[in-house]
Amino acid sequence: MAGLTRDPVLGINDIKEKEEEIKIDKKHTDKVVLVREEGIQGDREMALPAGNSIHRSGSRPQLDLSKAAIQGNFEERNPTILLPNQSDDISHLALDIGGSLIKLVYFSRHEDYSSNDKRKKTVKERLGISNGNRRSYPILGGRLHFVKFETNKINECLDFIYSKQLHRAGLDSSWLTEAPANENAIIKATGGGAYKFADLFKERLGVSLDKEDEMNCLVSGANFLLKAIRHEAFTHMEGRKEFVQIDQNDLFPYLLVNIGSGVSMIKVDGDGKFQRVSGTNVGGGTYWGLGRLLTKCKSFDELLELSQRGDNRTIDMLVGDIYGGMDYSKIGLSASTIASSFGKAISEKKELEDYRPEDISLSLLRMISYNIGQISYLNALRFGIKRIFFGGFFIRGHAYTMDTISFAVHFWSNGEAQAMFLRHEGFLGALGAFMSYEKHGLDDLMVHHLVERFPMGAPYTGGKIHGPPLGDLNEKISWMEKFVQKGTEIIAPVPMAPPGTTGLGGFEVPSSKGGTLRSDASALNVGVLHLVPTLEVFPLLADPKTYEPNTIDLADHSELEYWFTVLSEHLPDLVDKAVASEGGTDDAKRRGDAFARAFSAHLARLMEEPAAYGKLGLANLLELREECLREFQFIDAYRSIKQRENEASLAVLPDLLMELDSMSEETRLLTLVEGVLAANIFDWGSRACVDLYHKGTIIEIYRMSRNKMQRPWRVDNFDVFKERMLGSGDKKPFIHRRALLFVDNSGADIVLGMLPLARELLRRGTEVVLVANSLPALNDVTAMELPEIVAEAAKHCDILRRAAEAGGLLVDAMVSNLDGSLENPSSVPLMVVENGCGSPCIDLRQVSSELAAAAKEADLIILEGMGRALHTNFNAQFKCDALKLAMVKNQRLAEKLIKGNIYDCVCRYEPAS
Ligand SMILES: Nc1ncnc2c1ncn2[C@@H]1O[C@H](COP(=O)(O)OP(=O)(O)O)[C@@H](O)[C@H]1O
Ligand SMILES: CC(C)(COP(=O)(O)O)[C@@H](O)C(=O)NCCC(=O)O
Ligand SMILES: [Mn+2]
Repeated sequence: MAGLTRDPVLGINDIKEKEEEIKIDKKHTDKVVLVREEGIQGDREMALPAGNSIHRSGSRPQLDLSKAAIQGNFEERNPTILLPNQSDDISHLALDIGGSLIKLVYFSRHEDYSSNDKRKKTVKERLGISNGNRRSYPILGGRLHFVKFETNKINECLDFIYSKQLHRAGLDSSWLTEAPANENAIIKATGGGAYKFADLFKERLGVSLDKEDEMNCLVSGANFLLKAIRHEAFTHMEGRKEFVQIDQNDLFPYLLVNIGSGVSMIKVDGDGKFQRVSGTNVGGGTYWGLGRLLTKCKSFDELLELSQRGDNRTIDMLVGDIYGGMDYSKIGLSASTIASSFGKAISEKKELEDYRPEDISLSLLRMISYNIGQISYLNALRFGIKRIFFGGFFIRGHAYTMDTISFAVHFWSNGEAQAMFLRHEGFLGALGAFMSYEKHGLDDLMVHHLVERFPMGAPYTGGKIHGPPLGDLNEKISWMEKFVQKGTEIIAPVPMAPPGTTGLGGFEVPSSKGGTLRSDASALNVGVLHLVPTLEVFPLLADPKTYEPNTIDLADHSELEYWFTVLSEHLPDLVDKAVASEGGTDDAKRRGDAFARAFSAHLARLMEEPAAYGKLGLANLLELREECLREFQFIDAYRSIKQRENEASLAVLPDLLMELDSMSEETRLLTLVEGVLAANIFDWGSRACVDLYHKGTIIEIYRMSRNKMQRPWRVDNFDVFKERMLGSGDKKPFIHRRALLFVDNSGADIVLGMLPLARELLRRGTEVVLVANSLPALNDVTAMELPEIVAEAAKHCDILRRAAEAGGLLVDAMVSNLDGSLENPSSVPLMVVENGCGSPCIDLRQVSSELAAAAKEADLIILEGMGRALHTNFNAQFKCDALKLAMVKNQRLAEKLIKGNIYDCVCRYEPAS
């Protein structure tokens, strides 16, 4: 620490600027190596730069390959591992070729980035993570994409398959390259078109279609979705969408009503146990076919859009029309009830041209939806079934259609039966066909293995707006520039539509049906499903079933508006940082612009329909922002800021440690907790804090923050924590076996806050595991960055050095102590594990396997920061002792959560529950 005088770090008033004048906001020009992300449709990825072991798949990282199957002896020390992505017999495409639409489900694999990361290897050894599961074949790691085309535009579909080389499925990873077409390639297909177009597929793509039973596929697709996707099913009544948590153990029986061109009603009793109990020929094809004839519409969407401006009373015969404006109350029919769909057309001397196409479309839509709702109910009644799931593309995520069906089911069953809809409504058959491939292992996937992402432009649907498939980022950016306006006025792929596209439902006249219909792509509301078999549920959650990560409920509209404004306002600054992190080149600026368009488009879309991407919490929004940055290849927007802050903080760490060491144990514990809270002020995601950073150096702000620390904090359980740690009276001090420290920000936060606390625990004989992000998010420290920070800190501290050595963090272990004596290896270890996230928040239902393994021995967890301890997990209950530490850096959150003010602190201690 050349040039440093021994000034205390804590509570100093006369600050000497020993550490260079490092202003935090200094611009920088560091170049970061780019990692190619998934293009809009592009699945190809470039290899990571050497030494970077974390797979950046544009999603949660493919953390490691630990679920690869071991070939041969499980007990062997270095067994041969069959990598999930190396199987040759994995197929990638399945089709459902229906009367109206072709549905594709295809799978793209992750490249194999086997880990050479020493930290990972050591941590695995230390934590005893085995390298295999006992399956005969591995679960796939990769992504599932959902795409549809109109059947009468089958050539577009064939072009799409060809352009993405999906017909070469079944080959090894060379399927992305120019490998010769596989003459024997077989693609699973269901739906009538699997027969009708078999020759065409053979001729054009050289592939054979392997036909799968349609009902079988529908059922296995539905069962998979209902079991594996958390927010798949929802109710839709009077414009309100509500996700339903399906209990896997209480799923059957249910009635599956698939409304495609025609309608199938299937009683489902289990996996592969079903019976087609009914159906009707009056379905989606009827609406579209009859509607086209009667209105001259050119597309299904146009027809549906017309219905939104329609008034069916001009064409339907109502009870009131028959009863002279009166209700027929004796049998429960109001005057506005439809007595006879299209009934008015018989009594008047009008021709087709005399009716508004809008009214015809609405009348037809209601006729068909009610009819299906009613027949469904009757079949549910027949078999005593309470739950009816509706699928098929007739529904098209259309609020009014869903309301109408729900109303019919509710009305006829007197509220006994419930209509539910599926987000992947039209893809059941295609997904089922995909499932019918052997050895994909997909049916073994669980909710926690799946992460859904919404990259811009996904899914590809063909057609006018979207153009040809976008192969690379450049094409994607051009497309964004062309179609997605900046700001909130977005025309594609998430066009704005006035809210309230639904009406009263039921037999009443809809009050408001809105204007424009959302474009096809966005209305699908399905993203890309990332299959990450290595994710696990955090084992220390007291009750994973009731665990809800989000603290802030964005179903509250004012809350939603507030956070949307915060994120929108933060956007220009974030773009500046992101562009600077990539050297400020023209390319970076262009990507920055595209990112801003994309993220604004997401915000606008969600503002209008918060549940569009599934249940929405603040954590999802913050994660979406990070994902969106990665989509435009901004790998680490705060990279140089983090470096600067780390350096400045490391420079004063020795002084801080000396001061701490001169304190009594009790004072030290308090000072350490206080230090964590004070240093948590370094948060580049908080507008208030960023404003503050312009006012001083890191150390000045740190000292100011420390000086302001005053107990009691707004939430202050420190005394209970202290008693647990140090004992009191006849209570003995409790020495935890292993502590998991969920760390937050880089710089002072980790170096002057969490590391000294870790050191204290180590000193007491508690093993410490630092749990950090797998991918960058804001200025959060990542697991990959931590070993270097620890190594720097360890240069000045014996406790940290020995513990880091014991934990395998110091790769080139020092041979002697600071004082020159021989190494004393008897320290408890300090380890680092990645958490499986690339977000400022953490959903503990989906964490890395190494974190899950580390948790098994842990009896204390410390969650730090607003994202991890307040926005998420504030109310989480754990099986072990838990300490939640954060400074609240947002006024509204402070008021709402702790009835306090900005910069108030939370020290919430909860003993094992
Ligand atoms: N873009 C579209 N083009 C044609 N039909 C559509 C479109 N979007 C939704 N639909 C509706 O979806 C129905 C087809 O649903 P789907 O589940 O794909 O059945 P199928 O397998 O019989 O084609 C059509 O009959 C129509 O009512
Ligand atoms: C993104 C964050 C959760 C990160 O906070 P941290 O976890 O680092 O304490 C936080 O900065 C935040 O909620 N920011 C948005 C609100 C604001 O600008 O005040
Ligand atoms: Mn943070």
